Formats: sequence, structure tokens, C-alpha cells
Amino acid sequence: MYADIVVPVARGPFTFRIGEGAAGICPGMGIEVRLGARKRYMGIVWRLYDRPPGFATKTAGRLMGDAPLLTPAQMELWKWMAEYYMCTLGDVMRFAMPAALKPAGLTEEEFRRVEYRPATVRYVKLGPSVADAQALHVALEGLHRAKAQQAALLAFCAAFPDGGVGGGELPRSALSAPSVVLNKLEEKGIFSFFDREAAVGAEMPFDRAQVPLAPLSPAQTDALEEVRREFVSQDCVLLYGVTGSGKTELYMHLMADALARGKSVLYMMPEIAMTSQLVARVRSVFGSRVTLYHSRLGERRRAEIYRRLLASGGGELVLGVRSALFLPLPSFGLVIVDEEHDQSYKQAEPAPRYNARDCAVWMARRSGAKCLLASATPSIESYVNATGGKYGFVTLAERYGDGRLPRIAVSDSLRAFKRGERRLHFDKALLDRMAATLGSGRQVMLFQNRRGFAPWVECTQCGWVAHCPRCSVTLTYHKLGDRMKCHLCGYSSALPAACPRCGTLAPGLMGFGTEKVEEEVASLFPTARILRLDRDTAASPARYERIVADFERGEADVLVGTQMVTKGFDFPKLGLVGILHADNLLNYPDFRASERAYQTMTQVAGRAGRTDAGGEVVIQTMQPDHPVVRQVQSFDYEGMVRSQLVERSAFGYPPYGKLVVVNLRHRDERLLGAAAAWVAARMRTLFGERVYGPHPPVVDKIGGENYLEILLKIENGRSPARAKELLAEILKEAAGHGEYRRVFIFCDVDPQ
Ligand SMILES: Nc1ncnc2c1ncn2[C@@H]1O[C@H](COP(=O)(O)OP(=O)(O)OP(=O)(O)O)[C@@H](O)[C@H]1O
Ligand SMILES: [Zn+2]
Repeated sequence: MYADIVVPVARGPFTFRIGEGAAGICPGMGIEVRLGARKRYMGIVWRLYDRPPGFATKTAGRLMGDAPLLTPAQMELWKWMAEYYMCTLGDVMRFAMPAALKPAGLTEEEFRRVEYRPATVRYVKLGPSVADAQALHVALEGLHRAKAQQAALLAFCAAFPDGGVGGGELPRSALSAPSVVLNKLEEKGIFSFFDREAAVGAEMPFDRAQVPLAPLSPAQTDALEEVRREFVSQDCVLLYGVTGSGKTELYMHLMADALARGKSVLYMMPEIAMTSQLVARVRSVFGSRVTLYHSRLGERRRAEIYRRLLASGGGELVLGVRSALFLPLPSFGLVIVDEEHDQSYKQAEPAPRYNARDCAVWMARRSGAKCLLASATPSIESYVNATGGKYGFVTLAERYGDGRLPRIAVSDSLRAFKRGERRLHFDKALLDRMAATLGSGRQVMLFQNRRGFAPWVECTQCGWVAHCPRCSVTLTYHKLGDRMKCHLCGYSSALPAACPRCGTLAPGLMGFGTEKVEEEVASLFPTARILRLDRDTAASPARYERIVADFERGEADVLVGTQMVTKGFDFPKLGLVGILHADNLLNYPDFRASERAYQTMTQVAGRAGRTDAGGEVVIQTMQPDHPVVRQVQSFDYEGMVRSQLVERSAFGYPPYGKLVVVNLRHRDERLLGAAAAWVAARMRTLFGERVYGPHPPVVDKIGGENYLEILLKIENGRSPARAKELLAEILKEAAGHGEYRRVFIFCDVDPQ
């Protein structure tokens, strides 16, 4: 027999002969194989057949375990992902399976050391010499001189109405007798011991949690009913609910529905860190059914969860980030994708470069489950799918309870500057609102999407700017540590005392990051207690959670932060949100820049005034008349979508077409350029005008490697699958080309 076996490397599947010892082999099982002379992997049996292939094959090693490690649904997902995202099954396997479940190593010992063995618990039952009540009686009598043994046997028997002769089993630890005593009983055939795989996952006793579901407001009830109605005819529904409308409570009802039917539920969120508030809420209702899954869990824990779910019969509730998509979920009934617009659902690097939201939609459709996408700022793609009838569409337009959408004011920073109404990086309009808010004992949140002190260092005399020697970005000056740092590769250097080019002036610290904002707030409001939330202050998840919890408890008055503050927070005392420099968001050279700017500003603004009517937002910008600023100010999501659709249709961008970006990377700029030109020319022979580039991406050098990209637009109505097949042929040619094969080339399908 032969098998195609998927191995967690970028090539394959590989064909192996299956030896004698592999009785019971079937697709989805783990099997030990060797690639090259020495390296051992656990591979996944993908396909079995009898006809020998027309080439020499090696023989696979032992089967690992006696049941498949993948459900048929998982195998289908892997296959679809590899095709759709133009990568290998091995690429998918690398990410889809917890490392502890797929050991690899050079030697047998190394391999076995990492191999996952589930934790076990020792159990005891009656042994061969105690087959019935009569024998038990005899055994007890026989122990009248060995009191400790007799006591242990009696303790065992007491646990069962029939004394245990009917096959009763107890954990060994329940007997609290010393090993010598138990060993003697085993020697006499009175006890026998065995191991059982430890039950994992239950982190909270099931019956301890159970707070009832919250009663819904009339608007929430209507929306919930509408979602349920839409699910009758649609696999996928988009819930467009403004910030603070209480979408989470809706999810809880839907999850309870599915669980009550014995189905399993996957609740996906962009980042687990932002969700401590939410996790606590879900746990309070569903208790020990909730399994958290994210990359910060240890490898062993991930493997345990995987195995437990694989064996489960349904009724599971998994809360996780994008990688939770790869868990086995027998009896899958519902997937919820919270903040569906969020970019972190897309894995940018490395392969598989998948979008977990899109995979969730596919999976639900495939397995007859339901998928709810939800956001206060849906992605344009999802919105178009929903309003076009491809998905169901439900709106929740009002905030829950006393919350009102905040008042948003726009401040023209240039004008403020000209009138002398600007201090440091703060316009008078924002300063006034800050003073009033702090004066009334409420909290302020300030958003600036740059960390560090000064995002660039420039000679004020000759214009020289400090760049990373390895990447095409400026170095950011960090006051803490007094160094200039590259945010891409980690390179750092001291601040030069004089300009390296003209040697005259001391270089100027330009722009402003969160570190500087914090310092300025301290000088403007000397008594305010300030916290900062960015990658520098929240380097570990524990520190992140501390900052959020401290702010939530009111232990600080001002929270300064980057993107990190835009997500999902619910701070009851937050009265004012300030966006310090909206222009950073507006001027990004990408066709999604306006959509993203709208989403980011609306989300961060949405943190204000969630529990009472007093929320306020001030947006500082040099482009107060920019359409996106206007749209954010008037909560005009539809207006934003309409104007973006006009632009996108003119250029054939999604949703009017699909994009595939061919990325090329090499240290040698000349070789890279030649390879890219060659690939682009080959693409043009097939796709003509639909090919754009090669051109350098926004950041075209990282860690000493140069990047070029070629864009392929596939207009609606053309088969993306066919286009990808043709493209894959070209890339195969490139991989076989004498010179260009040295260039690393990959495709990014549906780039974000
Ligand atoms: N039915 C309800 N009963 C009690 N409290 C509710 C209910 N619905 C919502 N809330 C409360 O209202 C607040 C906002 O709800 P939630 O955080 O779910 O909003 P959201 O729609 O997820 O907003 P965002 O998109 O901004 O994250 C929370 O404090 C939540 O506890
Ligand atoms: Zn760098």
C-alpha cells in the first residue's frame, strides 16, 4: 500500500510505501516519516492507494496513535485553504496543529522527547482474584492480620453499592493509602491498576458559573429575532450594530441556542488580550464549557485542548483568535466573528496567508453551520455581501441603556496653530474639554497611532533623516533608554550628537509618539494620573491587563495609547476621547486607507459615553474637510461605503474584483528586479492589462532584504481559481529558472 503524506514543510505531500506494521491505517492519522537522510517528522496520512507510483519511494515509519488526528471537516478545510491561498498542505499543517502534536527531530530520542503524551491518572479496580462477592468476602477475611491492606480494600469497597465487584473504578489517589500497601494488594491480585487519560479543559466546576442570560432590550430582542429569521434561509448573517449596542449579549443568546441543541460553537475575536472583560462575561454564563484558545497558552495546553475537542461529541464553546479556526469541532453549529472588519483576522506572514473571517464563512457553509459576522464598522466587502443578498443583514442602531452615541467635534489644528490656540500638540478645543472632563471626575482617553517619543529624527539644518540601515523606515527616538529604534527589525543606535551629514546642528526630534504625548499631558495637567498603553508599556500580556484593569478601576485619569486602545473596551467612567492627529490615518497610500481610517476613528470614538449620555470626542486634524472626517463626525457609515465604492469600482478593487499580490524578496536588488520583470512579463502574456507592477511596496526593504510586488486584478465574473492555476504555473517556471529560482516568491491572496 502507498500513501500521500502531508509533512509540515513548504513542499509535498510526499508519497511513501506503507510497511507491514500499519494495520488500521486511514486518512487523517499521524505517521512517522523521514525526509532527507535524517530528519523525522510526524506526517498526516492524506490519501491511500494500492497502485505503486512510477518512482522509487521510501517506507513510512510507525503509526502514531490509533485514531485520526483530523476530522474529515478539517481535512476539507486544509485542502480548500491550500488551493485558495496558493500554498501547500504542509504550510497549512505547520499552523493548524499544535506543535506538541506534530513532533519532529533529528534522532529518535529527540523525536520522542517532543512527542505529546497526554497526562494520565492512575486508577484502581478489583483484581483477578476478586471476581465476585464471595471472593471479595474471602479476600477481606484473609487480610485480618494486615490491617492497613484491609483498610485500603474496605475503603475501596465502600465507594460502591456492590463493593466494586461489578467493575467499579476509583482514582488511586482517592484511597489515600501508601504505595507499599497498594503494591502488596496488587501482588495478591486483589487490586489492579491502570492509567486513564486525564480529563482536561474543565477549568471551573460546571455548576458554579451560571449567571442567567441578561434580559435584552426591545431593540436587542428585535435584532436577535431578525438574526434567527435570517438564519432560516442564510448560512451567514452580518450584524451591523453601533458601538455599545450590546452585540455581545446577542451572541450569548445565539450561543445558548446552539449549545442547547448539542452543537459546538466557535466565538472568534481579533486578539485575546483585548477581551479579558468579555471572557469574564462569557464565563459567567457558560462556565466550564468555555475553552480559551490563543497563542499564549503553552504548547502542551494547546495539544490537550485539541485532543479533548477531537474526542468530544459537541456542546463545546471555544473562544479564540484566528488560529482557533483549526481546532476540531465535531457537531459544529455556529461561528461568531466579532469585529469582523479587524485586520488581525488576516495572517500576513508566513503562509498560509489566510483570512480567518473568510474561512469561517466557508466552513459554516460547508458543514451546514451558521456564521455571524458582527461589527460596528463592517468591512466594505461584508457590507456589500449583506446588502446584496449574499448574506443576511441585521442592524442594531441604538446604544444599550442610557448610552448615547458621543458628540464628535473636529478641531482644525493648523488654524488653532495660526491663532495661537495650540499648546504643544494640543488644540485649545481639546484642552478645554480635557479640563472640563477631568474637573468633573471622569476619564480621558487619547489616541495617537505612533509609539515612542519622536517618530523621526531630522537635522533641522540640512534635512538629513535617520534611517534604519537594514529597513526602509525612519528610526524612532525613544526617551526611555535614550535610543533611536527601528520598529521593524529592532535595530537601535544612539542619538547622534551632531548631524552625520553636515556636522553642524544637533538633530531635531520630529513628530510625536505616545511617549511624548504622555509627557505633554503631564506638563499640561500636572495633577492628572496618566497611564500609557502601547507595545512598550504593555510588552507582556500581564502588563497589558494590569494597565487596562487599573484604568477601569479609576486608578488613572488619562489613558494615552496606540491602536491598542481602539478595541472593544468598555470603561464606565470614560467621558472624553481625543484623537490627536487623524492625518496619520488619512494619508496612507492604500486603497483601503479611507475605510480603515473610518473604522479606527469610529471604534476609538465609540469608547466614549457608553454608560451615560455624556460622551464626547475631539478629532484634531489638519484636514477638517476630509470626507472621512466628516463621515466619522456624523456616523455616516453608509456615506463612507458609497464614496469608497465609487472609487473602487473605477479601479476594479474589491468588492469589484479579487486581488492577488505576487511578492518577491531578495537581498540582491538587481537580481530581484530582473526576476520581477520576468515574472510580470510572463503574467502579462496571460492576463494582459490586469497586471500592475512590479513596484516597490510602501516598505520595500526589511532586515536587509528588498521587496517588490506585482498586482493581479481578477474582475468579478472571471474565475479566480483558474487565474490562480495559471499564476501557479508561472511561479513553478520561475522556481525552475536557472537564475531566478534564488528569489523568494510567494502569493498573497486577498491582501489586506
Ligand atoms: N441586555 C443587556 N443587559 C445588561 N447590560 C447590557 C445589555 N446589553 C448590553 N449591556 C451592556 O452595555 C455595554 C455595551 O455592550 P457591548 O460591550 O456588548 O457592546 P458592543 O456592541 O460589543 O460594542 P462595541 O462594538 O463597541 O464593542 C456593556 O457594558 C454591556 O454589559
Ligand atoms: Zn530595521
